[in-house]
Amino acid sequence: MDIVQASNLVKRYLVGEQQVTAIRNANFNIKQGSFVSFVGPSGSGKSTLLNMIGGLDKPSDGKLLINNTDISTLNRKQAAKFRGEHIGFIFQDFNLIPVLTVAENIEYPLLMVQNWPLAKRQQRVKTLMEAVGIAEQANKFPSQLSGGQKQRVAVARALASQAKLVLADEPTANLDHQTAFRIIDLMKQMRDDFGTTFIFSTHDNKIMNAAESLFILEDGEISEHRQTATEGERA
Ligand SMILES: Nc1ncnc2c1ncn2[C@@H]1O[C@H](COP(=O)(O)OP(=O)(O)OP(=O)(O)O)[C@@H](O)[C@H]1O
Repeated sequence: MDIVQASNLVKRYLVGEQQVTAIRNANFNIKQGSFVSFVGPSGSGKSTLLNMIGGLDKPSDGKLLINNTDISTLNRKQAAKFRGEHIGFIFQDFNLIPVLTVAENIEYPLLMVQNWPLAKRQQRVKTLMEAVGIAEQANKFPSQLSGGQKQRVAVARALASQAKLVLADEPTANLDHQTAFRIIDLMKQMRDDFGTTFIFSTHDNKIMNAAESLFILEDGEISEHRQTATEGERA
């Protein structure tokens, strides 16, 4: 099943009196459970695509179905509910809440959107902290963590509400290479364990090859859809 279906997708922005076309006529489908990357230079449209897929920004034209829902038809409140139920976000600067502990940061989306009972929340937070290897830091605050540890918390938080789809905009941009690969491997492990679809963006050639398939963006257009080597072929 395709979790993302985009046809003739267009995004234009008005900057003063000038129109900027950030995405021109993009067509692509992404299968449930896949591990894909949008790749391209700065300004090629990666964030714009991820924001539309995440229901943070509306297409100017074309059609975008997420989990068979046409998200351009949702109003703000419906879009927020849809995001809370279906989509997790990971950002390059981690976006953790500084006054909350690691455990509380992971629990936060469950409190805000899902309203789960306490025992169920605590069990879910514990499972996720163990899955991403951060259980020993449960009571620390973000300022007491390394970049890699912060991004582990962000991965756990994105998975908290059992989102079907996790979007990560340059999740490794603020990490050294070794840590970056560990985070990508962790995301892939989470995909294997939970069946979550991951879409991440990067302009880093080394990181992009960790994806199973790549959409190459050039000046707002998808110029190529490339399958990367499987783990076996690369070894
Ligand atoms: N809110 C906005 N208002 C006006 N123009 C925008 C807006 N967001 C993006 N753009 C323009 O759309 C184009 C694509 O930008 P986008 O941020 O999607 O690229 P990107 O590939 O994510 O770049 P980067 O790697 O630098 O984050 C650029 O020309 C950008 O200036």
